[in-house]
Amino acid sequence: MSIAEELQQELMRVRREAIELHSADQVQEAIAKLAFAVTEAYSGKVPVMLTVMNGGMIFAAELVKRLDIPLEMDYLHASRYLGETSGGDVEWIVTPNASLAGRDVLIVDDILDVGTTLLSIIDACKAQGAASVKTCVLVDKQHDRKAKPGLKADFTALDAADYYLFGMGMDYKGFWRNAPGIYAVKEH
Ligand SMILES: O=P(O)(O)OC[C@H]1O[C@H](OP(=O)(O)OP(=O)(O)O)[C@H](O)[C@@H]1O
Ligand code: HPA
Repeated sequence: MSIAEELQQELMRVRREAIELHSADQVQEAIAKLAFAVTEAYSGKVPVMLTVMNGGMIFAAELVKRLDIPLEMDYLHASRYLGETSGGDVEWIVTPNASLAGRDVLIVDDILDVGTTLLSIIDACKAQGAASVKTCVLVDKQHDRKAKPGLKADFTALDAADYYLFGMGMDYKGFWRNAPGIYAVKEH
């Protein structure tokens, strides 16, 4: 069997055996609820929303169309998993284009796991002179390995148990970001 075929079979098995933690409908409902809170928090402001690529893109797209405020969209690409299921140092692949000095910055990402990625991005935004920096994630993974004890995002749509997750932007080995709910990889 060629490597590509083996990988394809693994990807199909992972999807088939996955445990659904939040259905596609539950995810959409949670995002809609979160959007009210974000809209309220930024009422009267003109924030810049920074999507963390690649994982944040699907959540950001779902969230932004429900935010009833004038906002600017930009993105950055920081990665520390690089297609693996355990993380290393944060690598900056693309920095934001917008000038963040004096701006209210909302960082949007798919998952707060250990939190190393978000902390590094917060530091970079503050170093650029952002007026305020808030974080917004689709999922907060529940465990006691956070980079700082009690670390939380300012806005969180859903919690998830301590599994390796995929779907709604989160990848398994670079694949299945397109799955519409939130799924846990079943371990063997
Ligand atoms: O809280 P942490 O433990 O730091 O992990 C969270 C980060 O890990 C994932 O990114 P990844 O490095 O996989 O890059 P990707 O978005 O391109 O998949 C995810 O999208 C978050 O940005
Ligand atoms: O559980 C996860 N799934 C996908 N990407 C991730 N990045 C950090 N944790 C995860």
